[in-house]
Amino acid sequence: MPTFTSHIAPQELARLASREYPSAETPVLQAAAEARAKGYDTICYPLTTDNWKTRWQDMCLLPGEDVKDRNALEQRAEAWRAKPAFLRDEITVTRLDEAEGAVVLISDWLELDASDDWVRHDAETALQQELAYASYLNAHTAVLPPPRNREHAASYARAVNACLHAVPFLELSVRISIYDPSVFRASSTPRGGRTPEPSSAVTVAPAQTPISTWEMWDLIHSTCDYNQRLSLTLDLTLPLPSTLGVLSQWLAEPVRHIFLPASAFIANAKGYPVLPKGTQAFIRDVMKLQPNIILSGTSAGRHGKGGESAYMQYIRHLEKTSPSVQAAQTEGTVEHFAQGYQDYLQAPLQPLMDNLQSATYQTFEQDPIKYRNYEEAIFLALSEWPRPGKILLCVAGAGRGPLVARSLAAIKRSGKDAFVYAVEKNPNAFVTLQDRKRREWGDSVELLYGDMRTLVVPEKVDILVSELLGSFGDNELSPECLDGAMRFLKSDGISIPASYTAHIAPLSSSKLFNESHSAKDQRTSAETPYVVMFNAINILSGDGGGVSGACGPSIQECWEFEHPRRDAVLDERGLPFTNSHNTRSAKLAFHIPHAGVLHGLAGYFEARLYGSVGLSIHPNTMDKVSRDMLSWFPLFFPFRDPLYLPGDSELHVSIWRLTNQRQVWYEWHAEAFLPVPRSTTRPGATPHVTLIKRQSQDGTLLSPRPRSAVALSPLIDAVDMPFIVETALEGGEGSKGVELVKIGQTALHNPHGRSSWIGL
Ligand SMILES: C[S@@+](CC[C@H](N)C(=O)[O-])C[C@H]1O[C@@H](n2cnc3c(N)ncnc32)[C@H](O)[C@@H]1O
Repeated sequence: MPTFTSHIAPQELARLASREYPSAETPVLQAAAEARAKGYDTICYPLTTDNWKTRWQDMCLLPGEDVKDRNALEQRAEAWRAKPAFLRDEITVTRLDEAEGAVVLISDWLELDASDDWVRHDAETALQQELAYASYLNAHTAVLPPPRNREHAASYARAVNACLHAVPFLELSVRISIYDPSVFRASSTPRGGRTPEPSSAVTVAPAQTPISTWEMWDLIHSTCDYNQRLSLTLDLTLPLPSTLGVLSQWLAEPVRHIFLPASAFIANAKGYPVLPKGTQAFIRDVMKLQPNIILSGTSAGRHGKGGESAYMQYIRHLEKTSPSVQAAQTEGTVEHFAQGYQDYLQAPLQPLMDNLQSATYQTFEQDPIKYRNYEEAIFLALSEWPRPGKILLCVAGAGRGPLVARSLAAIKRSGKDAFVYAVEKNPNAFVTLQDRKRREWGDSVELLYGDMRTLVVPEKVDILVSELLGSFGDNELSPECLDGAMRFLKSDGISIPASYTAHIAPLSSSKLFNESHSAKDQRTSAETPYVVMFNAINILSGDGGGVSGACGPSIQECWEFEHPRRDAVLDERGLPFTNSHNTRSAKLAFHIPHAGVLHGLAGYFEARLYGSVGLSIHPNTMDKVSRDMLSWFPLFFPFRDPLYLPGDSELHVSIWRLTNQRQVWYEWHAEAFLPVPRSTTRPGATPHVTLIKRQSQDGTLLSPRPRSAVALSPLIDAVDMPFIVETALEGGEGSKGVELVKIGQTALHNPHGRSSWIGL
């Protein structure tokens, strides 16, 4: 739910100030009471009055030659610089209760990015003075004047960083327009001339794209080292362009407030205030960040119908029709299930090394889709079973038994003669299994206690059912466990799942970056993959494109595991000699259409259970394959340091699944390149990017790895396409005339192998 704040403009404060009040009242308290009566949560008001502006300008922007006593003014300014302080009538509030819960606006005429050194210097001194006063009154949030001059944005950022360290507790929120064509206005008033009002643009710079203001924000945010007390107030005074790809960048930022003046609204056919299409769409999207909406000028009666309350009602309507809010409010959706867990980092489960708690199993078991799809896959496998006679099934890693129950249901539906073995190594869950056998399953099931890799199973089975999958498919060691279980699968037996694939995409999220750096041991906390329900993130890659011609889709496949494995070399016990066959690697090229900051990789999986029945948390296929499945949130591979990626750049990601016989772990790394016309760079700068041609073997299974970028989902292929076509490129057509110049890289992550234990 967004909160609402009423902006009390200076004129309104002046009007209220001209009234007589009983001693316990003040204009600001009066404004707050009126706002609450109208349904607002709080108010926002300027901290200073025009008297302050006049004194500051007289002291600090020394007027021209005609100034009478220049020396006296210089001395006053120096006295102020030595001991910055307000006079009573230069500020709007004096009491703690006036600032309680309110958002205060710092003087918006302060130019922290002025071209003139002295103006910048004095603006920073004034800013520190205002923030110190806001902090004295215990204000929670101060909105900073907007950056206006790209050329001196670094000075603005430095000043803000200094304030964050000088003033404790206060949240500083940078007010910035998403779209402001005047942002490059020169602000070049030299010392000795008066700086123009921010609203009176002097010079308009060459055409700019809306991304420019995001770049200024990013500069400020990164200069302040992603300080958690630095947030954004997005100013939507100007209507937004409808290029949503660009606007999505803001959704990965700490947007706490949206400034929406009545002038941003237009009247609909009936005369009620509504927002233009682009702004509407953005407000719907940004609702997932639950921002505070600052409404301004709504009492002026600008729009014919609806009165003052119509603005708030309209925003509430946009909230209700926001896809993310609707999903969160609909029972049965992942978004509803995951409430409170958005952007929360969790360590992945290690069900092989650890014995899971009953409550953890219970959470899995709430998933209606996973078990439905498993039952369907088992039913199909039984129905299509080619041989007569009893069919033997084994549920390997049975937990508290939900897949055993689904196997029995599938057997009943298929009308086949079948028997189920259930294997489990968790001694506690094994008690629950015994209880269920006694009460529900009887002789149709035999329970076997132990590790599937070493356990003696009385006979070989036809169908091996397991669910040992993690958010990245193989990250809970399903390949290693199933290798061991192959000993008791007949040579023509089948595994459910038949295969699974791991997928990644580059992502930006200042929230996740902060979260992964907030742990005590920062070096290692940014080295570990986490399970996360993504919310405030932006996937940086676009589908295809890229000047070099080597880029794949926005989310790309890393590798696949198939079961049973036909290629593993086994010893006399039927076990692989080493775990080397379970190592994997991928080198993937992503096109980055718009500038952004890389903070990590999003990891997803798809699994083919049997035929075209599967499981998927891949954003492009999940709705088709297993909509509303709750069991897996995506994986997040963090990068220790953010990497800025310019628009139209390429990101080459390398990721490895490694093993040393006792452990399995991932390492990851990325390099950024910018395509430039070939003639302008030194010869031979193009990195060697090879996409290996890949074909479908039977229309559903994919070819063995390793390989590079893969375009399509095996599950969707199985439904939609007879085979997969992929172009092989090596300095091919697409790369003619350009070369990729390297512009940055990340460290190699997790080289010390923070890992899952195989533990045999
Ligand atoms: C993710 S849980 C799934 C449990 C259950 N099949 C379900 O779907 O709710 C995986 C289960 O496999 C068990 N498991 C993992 N590795 C195993 C192994 N090597 N041998 C036997 N059981 C194993 C774990 O103890 C756990 O109960």
